[in-house]
Amino acid sequence: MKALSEILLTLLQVWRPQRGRLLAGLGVALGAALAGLLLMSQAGQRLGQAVLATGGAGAGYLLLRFSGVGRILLRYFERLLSHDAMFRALADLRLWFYRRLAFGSAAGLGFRRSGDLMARLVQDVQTLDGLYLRVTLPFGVAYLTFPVLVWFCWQVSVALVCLEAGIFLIVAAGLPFLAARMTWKSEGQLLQLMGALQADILELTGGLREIRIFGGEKRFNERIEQQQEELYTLQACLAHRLSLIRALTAAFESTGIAGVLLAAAGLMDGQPNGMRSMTALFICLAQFGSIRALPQAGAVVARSLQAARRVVSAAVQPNAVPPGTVNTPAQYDLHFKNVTFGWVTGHPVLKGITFQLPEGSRTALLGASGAGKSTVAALSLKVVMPWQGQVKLGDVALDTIRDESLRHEIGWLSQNTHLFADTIRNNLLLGQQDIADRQLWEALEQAQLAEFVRGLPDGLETWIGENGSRLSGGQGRRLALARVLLARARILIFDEPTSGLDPETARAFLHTLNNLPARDGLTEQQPRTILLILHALTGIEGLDQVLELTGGYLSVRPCQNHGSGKSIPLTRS
Ligand SMILES: Nc1ncnc2c1ncn2[C@@H]1O[C@H](COP(=O)(O)OP(=O)(O)OP(=O)(O)O)[C@@H](O)[C@H]1O
Repeated sequence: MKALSEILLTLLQVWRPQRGRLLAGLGVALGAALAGLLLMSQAGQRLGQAVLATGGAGAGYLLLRFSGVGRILLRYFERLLSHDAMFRALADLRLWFYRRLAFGSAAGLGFRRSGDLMARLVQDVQTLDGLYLRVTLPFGVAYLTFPVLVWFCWQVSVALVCLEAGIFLIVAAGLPFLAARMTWKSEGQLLQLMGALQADILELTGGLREIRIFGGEKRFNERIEQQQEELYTLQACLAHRLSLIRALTAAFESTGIAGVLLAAAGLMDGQPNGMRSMTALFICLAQFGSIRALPQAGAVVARSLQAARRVVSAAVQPNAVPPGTVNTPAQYDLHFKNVTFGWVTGHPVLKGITFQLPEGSRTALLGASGAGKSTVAALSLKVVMPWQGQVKLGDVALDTIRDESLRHEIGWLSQNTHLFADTIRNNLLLGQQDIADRQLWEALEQAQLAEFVRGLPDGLETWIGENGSRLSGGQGRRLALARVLLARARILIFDEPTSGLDPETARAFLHTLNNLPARDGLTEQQPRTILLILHALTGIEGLDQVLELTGGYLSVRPCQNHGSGKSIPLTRS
């Protein structure tokens, strides 16, 4: 578990680009608070003059009007600036979190549920706005204006300074600390429970058909009801604790006001002292009004820090792959040299395997289910790093290559490619803007889907439904293939490309893969290297070599060369 200081430092780093705006928000909030105090001091003086029947100066009234209007305007700008700064900071945090997930270690992700990740991305990130809006701003303003309270009380008596400063410290430091301590554990449990509940509800809706068929509705409902029950119990416990804090706050606030009233009562007979004590009374009223919410902000501190811990711990994986600094080399043979790797400590999936995918070659990787074929793909894509040995592209170690550069070089069609509830065009582009229609059609042509898309009334703008539900299995796969081809990678990895397809569609899809042009038609790049991860060789043509994984070991079988015209060195590991 990460230390709190580390978590806060990470947040500060992510929010660095917004620091100007965040500080401006604090500055304006301070200005608004000072205008409020000025207004109250003027009001106190006017009232004192009225009570003591002394005349008021015209300039004083001007100040009163000026501070009244100024306070309203500054309040408005404070809200505008601080909320704008916070929304921007949260957007930065979401982007950072999303990037970390997208490029992060699959090992870490494999152990997290998507519903829980969504809760972290949406609800926990949102909770963090409290750290600035409900903690930093009110505490910052309270402490920065504390000297004003001391100064006005000082005008009355030292005893009043001691009393009011003491109460200020209790309300603005002691009680918030107590509230944070009292709610720390429960707030953490609450966020965890809400994440788990969200994950279960997502699973329930996603797997409703299976749950119905297997008669699991009752069990699932009971589980969710139990979680809800726990949630309500926790919320009730938190509410009780916060009520206690609220009661204590009210008691101390009343004591503070009673103290200043008593002091004022004793001094009312003398004119200068009467004026000063009346002003101090108004300042104390204003100051206590603005620090009243601080004890509860202690609970916000607990909630925000627990949320920050959940966000940062999911985004920063302990075994994260280094981002790398160099670009991919011109020469792009892919080498595995004595590579050992496993997903769980002490259980290697691959045991010192060695092989090479020469530029432009076509290779099939075979093995029983669970043999580690997709693990080879994960290592080639630098999603995870080997425990031992090395993976190299040309003569450059994969861990030193920049992620972005590597992703341009190696394309991957996974077993369960996700299609987005969007148009064909947007599924192909995935957010990239600088791709011309000509290139989209070229990729669709290669994936043998162009004719189908041309026949659709909306063409590239056709909406394909959630996870491509409006397409057939084969069409969905072809669309995913077109997306991979569009990336113009020089190495393509197809992981079980026909999984989930009926035999005829599978055959047609393999035919497409067999006839994939050896070079990218548009850029005339160097020839493509292809790695096909399969259970059997049926329907595959033009292979240069076949690799087979058994029990974590690899055997390499060169084939009759139909592809690149290069010789394949024989290796065994
Ligand atoms: N992200 C992950 N987290 C934890 N364990 C994993 C992860 N991915 C794979 N494994 C484990 O590693 C082993 C090899 O899995 P892998 O997916 O590489 O096998 P495979 O040969 O591709 O299997 P299949 O043909 O069924 O897809 C399995 O025991 C699997 O449970």
